[in-house]
Amino acid sequence: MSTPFPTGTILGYPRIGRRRELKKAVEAFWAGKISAEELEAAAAELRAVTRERLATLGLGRADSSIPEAFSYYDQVLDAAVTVGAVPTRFSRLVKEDGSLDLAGYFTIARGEGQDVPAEMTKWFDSNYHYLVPEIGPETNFSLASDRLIREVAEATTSGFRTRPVIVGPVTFLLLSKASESAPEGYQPLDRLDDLLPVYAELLAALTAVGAEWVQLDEPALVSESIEVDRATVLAATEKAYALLGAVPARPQIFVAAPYGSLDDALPVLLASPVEAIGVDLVKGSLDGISTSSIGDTVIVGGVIDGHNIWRGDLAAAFDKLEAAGATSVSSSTSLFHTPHDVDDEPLLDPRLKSWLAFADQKVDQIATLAVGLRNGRAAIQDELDAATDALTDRHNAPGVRDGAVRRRAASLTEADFSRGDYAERLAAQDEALNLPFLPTTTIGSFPQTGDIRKARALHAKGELSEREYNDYLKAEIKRVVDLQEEIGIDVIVHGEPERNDMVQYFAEHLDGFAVTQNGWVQSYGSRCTRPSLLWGDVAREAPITVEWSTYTQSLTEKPVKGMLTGPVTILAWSFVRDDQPLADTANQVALALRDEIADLEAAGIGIIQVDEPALRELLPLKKKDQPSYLDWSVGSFRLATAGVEKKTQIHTHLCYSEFGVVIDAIDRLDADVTSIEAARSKMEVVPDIQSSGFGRGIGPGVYDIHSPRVPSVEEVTGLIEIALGSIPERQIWVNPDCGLKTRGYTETVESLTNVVEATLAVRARH
Ligand SMILES: CN1c2c(nc(N)[nH]c2=O)NC[C@@H]1CNc1ccc(C(=O)N[C@@H](CCC(=O)N[C@@H](CCC(=O)N[C@@H](CCC(=O)O)C(=O)O)C(=O)O)C(=O)O)cc1
Ligand SMILES: N[C@@H](CCS)C(=O)O
Ligand SMILES: [Zn+2]
Repeated sequence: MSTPFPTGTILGYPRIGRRRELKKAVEAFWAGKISAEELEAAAAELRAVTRERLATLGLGRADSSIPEAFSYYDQVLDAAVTVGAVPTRFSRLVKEDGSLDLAGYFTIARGEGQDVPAEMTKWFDSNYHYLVPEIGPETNFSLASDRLIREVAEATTSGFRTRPVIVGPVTFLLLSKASESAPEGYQPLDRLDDLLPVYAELLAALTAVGAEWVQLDEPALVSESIEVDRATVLAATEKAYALLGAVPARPQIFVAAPYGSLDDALPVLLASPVEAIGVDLVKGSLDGISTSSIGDTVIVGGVIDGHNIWRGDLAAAFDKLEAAGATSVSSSTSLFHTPHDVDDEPLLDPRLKSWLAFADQKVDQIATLAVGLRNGRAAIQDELDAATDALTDRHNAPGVRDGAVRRRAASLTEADFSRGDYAERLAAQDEALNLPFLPTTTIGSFPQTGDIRKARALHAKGELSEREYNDYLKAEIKRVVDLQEEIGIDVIVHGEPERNDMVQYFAEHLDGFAVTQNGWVQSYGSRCTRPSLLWGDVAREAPITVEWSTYTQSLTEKPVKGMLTGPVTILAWSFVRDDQPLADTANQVALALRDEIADLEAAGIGIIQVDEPALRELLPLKKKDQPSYLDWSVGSFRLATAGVEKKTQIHTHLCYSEFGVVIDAIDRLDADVTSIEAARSKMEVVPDIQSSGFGRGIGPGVYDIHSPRVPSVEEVTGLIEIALGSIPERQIWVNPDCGLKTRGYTETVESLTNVVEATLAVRARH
């Protein structure tokens, strides 16, 4: 008899470790400080601790409720190496049996020497970035890694029966891009027939080591942003699950579809042999699906938000499960978007803590709802009531609603969102700034060295006084200014050494936010952030950046660019209150930034950059939701920036490669200068920007900052010439793709020197 699907489960759990053990071990391996065996041992220890923790929190040891979802770097890269999809430029790393060792795996992720690493891109509407697989006619699919199989066996040995998790075949191909050698119009999804036998072989192997259920993640099925037509996606889904369903001696299949509604993909899955389907009932719904069409398939209701940290309305979550006829409960997405444990935050206000649920508290909530599903609502009534009481307390707490903030937001008029005629602004700025043709600048941050982070850590521990820390930062800023002067950059930045993170820093200085000590969340690879908690009405008590910018301006005759993070990005990279529309919260943040911008302007800073790298990230996955998002997000940027005089130049910065849907919105931001990521795509985006009628300043990045590779003068010259080929020359700025915080000084100095040399050469020719 087949084993039933567990009543309560999660789609995944943070894998970086409560104290970022994995990050530290992986980075130590990269630095040659530990061996591959030591890294394997650290990872095995982390997996063991995670399984024990989840069992303690209420998931079953032997009922397949604990997901086996570890990754050293990225789950999409893991799927690629499992099916043997290694780009040919890395073929030398592949061993005779098709597998890779750990060093080879990381080389694909991070590149080596002149080898370009795999491209990174945003994972659905989250702040996680995955590595894009490259598929072409040359890709030979085979079961090339037994890592997942070994991890399931490892769990079995220690007394667990876990549920292996892997990206499903349809999502894997939909997230892949055609390799360089693929012909024009090549679609990775065309290779489905070749890929499925490998998944089939994997399923059989998982059964052999004791897996009774397998989780295949198919989030691409909820997204309308996938560039393959829907009928093709649905046909591929039908074919994939018919074939996998027919594998003899396979585990039962659980298809998880986080981040939205499955819509027309749900009937396809229901008609397939798949035994369980995970539906996201936080972002999506089961609207239009009749109970009779569900039949024997287990509906796993994702009612606990895996993408946010609020304790939320547990009674409403239970209602949703009942309405959906769900027999199992889960998180809506993997919990790897949330930090580990609220109880690991001794400095957070206890009242705020009582409103929160990080990963561990969410597992506990799921265990509670599972009891409710098994034994009826009355069995969990106390827990439901406690969550309702916490919500009421949160609603009435001081700071959640601030009269002055609300009155200011309510009195806004059209004029507050508009800067007036661009031609007049341009003339005023040309006169005030007197910049050369093709002005050079950087995006803001300079390398965040170990020494800077150490100084900040010492300051936080009280071992470096406020004054010593400030003096240290000032010396750092002076070094960065002198360096830019030496290299010959036209618009100077201060390098952002005082910022632990471009969002957290502002959160630490604004009312309405709290920050965590240990709330790390994986952003990509070994890199993590601590998203701030935006819990109340937002206001600025005092200037935040003005002293740093005026100090910087005192060191140079050249214009200094003030540097702020925009409202949408502050929201995107924080955990935001869920009790009012995001648009309202965005305007509160915008007003706080508007005050900061007014103070910078009054202090003589003539150029102010407001970064919005996350504008694309918050774009809803469903097309019908996109226009209203773009309206409020653009509106909040304009509200933040529209208070300045015509002669003050507003810059913005965006760093992602898919501009398509947001090109119009970028224009509507009405920034005087916009720097964008463009080098990795060799300026592909430039003609699109131009044909959209974009008439203001534009700085298409001339080198990729994601790797230490130094661009040559010729390469940069070539990219500037490409830009000059489609954009009127007075509009063009020269800058890197993004900030330099993750880079080292050696490559930074060489790269910027080449950028300036290339610019001078092009200036001389024109
Ligand atoms: C641009 N990106 C960002 C995103 N989200 C953000 N919130 N911020 C971003 O910049 N999303 C999209 C992209 C993702 N990219 C990145 C790029 C780089 C990082 C990164 O480098 N993260 C760091 C941590 C940064 C940080 O918060 N630093 C703090 C704390 C440093 C620390 O670990 N201190 C040690 C002690 C230090 C010592 O003694 O040496 C400790 O606490 O143990 C700081 O500088 O103060 C990372 O290391 O992962 C993230 C996303
Ligand atoms: N000003 C920031 C933007 C990063 S997207 C930086 O330079 O790091
Ligand atoms: Zn950037």
